[in-house]
Amino acid sequence: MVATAVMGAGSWGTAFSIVLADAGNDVRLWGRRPELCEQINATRQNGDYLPGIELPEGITASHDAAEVLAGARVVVLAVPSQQLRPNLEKWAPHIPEDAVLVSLMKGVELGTRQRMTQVIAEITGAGPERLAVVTGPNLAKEIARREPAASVVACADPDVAEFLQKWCHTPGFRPYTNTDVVGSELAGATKNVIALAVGVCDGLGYGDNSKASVITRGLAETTRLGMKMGADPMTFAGLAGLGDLVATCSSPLSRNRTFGQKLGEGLTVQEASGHTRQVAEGAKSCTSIAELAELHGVDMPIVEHVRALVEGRMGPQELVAAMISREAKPEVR
Ligand SMILES: NC(=O)C1=CN([C@@H]2O[C@H](COP(=O)(O)OP(=O)(O)OC[C@H]3O[C@@H](n4cnc5c(N)ncnc54)[C@H](O)[C@@H]3O)[C@@H](O)[C@H]2O)C=CC1
Ligand SMILES: O=C(CO)COP(=O)(O)O
Repeated sequence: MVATAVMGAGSWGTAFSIVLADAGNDVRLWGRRPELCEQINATRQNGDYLPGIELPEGITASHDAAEVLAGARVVVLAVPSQQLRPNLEKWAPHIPEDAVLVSLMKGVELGTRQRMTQVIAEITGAGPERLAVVTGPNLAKEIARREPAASVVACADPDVAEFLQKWCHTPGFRPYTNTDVVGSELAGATKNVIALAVGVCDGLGYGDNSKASVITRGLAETTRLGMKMGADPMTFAGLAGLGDLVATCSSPLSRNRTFGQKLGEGLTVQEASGHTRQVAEGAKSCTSIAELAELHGVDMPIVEHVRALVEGRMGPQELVAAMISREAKPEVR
């Protein structure tokens, strides 16, 4: 049993808490709103994010970050990527100095263009042996229903990765270790942008050929960026890359795919955002990932065009026309 703090009681923080409790850990879940924490403790339900799912007794919710973090051996971070920095700055003084810090987030910070573990390292001073990522085809509702799924636990230190693998392995959740933190994080963040592009295809009424083309070329450009940034290209062929792309791009549960669908149907970004209270990370990370691509001299046409769409510089039809009419080139280079 590992004393674990999960910081963020949204869909994924709550669903992953179920995994952790099922694996036998003592889980303390931090929620931003006291009334939601009270509801979780009193009814064993998170009605705002996972209605109808009964939460195991091993999870206790609290709005008091210091209380949640006290004595934690593992701290899981599960707020929207753009909200990590201001929150972590408040939490950092309460984090035990040897705790392992696990990011569940799939985004790249606007402005700094930092991956989430880079933000965590900068604020907490944690070294690579204390920084980890859990990422893969893990739609929160399906995980919360304990439908079987696999995932990646990435940490530069293989012993820590193995410790975390045991920490979250359950009869329904099968984690694989990886030491490629850069690739695992880039794969998760970029797939949200690619899923948004696939949603645009859905919104325009296109079928499976269009979507398969976007998924495959999306994986190609993600891999190109990853290799320039020091990632292992094989990570992108695994659960964090291809696995998550397949799940997210084909699921009606994906917020990013749905957001793209709304844009494809002709809604503005404001209108599409109004349809959900939940985070669609790709709508923000498209900008930071496009900037990373530019910095590293990597061509990422799908990310670049999604950015143009989200920033209102292009409509969905124009996006498709611009993508298809790009200069023809070999598939592999
Ligand atoms: N939902 C899913 O299926 C999965 C989500 N993720 C990633 O997990 C991260 C969190 O996503 P979800 O839990 O799904 O999002 P969500 O939208 O369901 O919940 C976000 C949580 O963060 C809180 N929050 C929002 N703004 C905040 C702020 N300014 N300060 C503090 N807390 C704030 C909300 O109250 C809520 O508890 C994202 O990076 C997402 O990409 C990763 C895998 C699966
Ligand atoms: O990352 C996810 C599944 O692995 C969830 O995707 P969405 O954020 O698009 O819902």
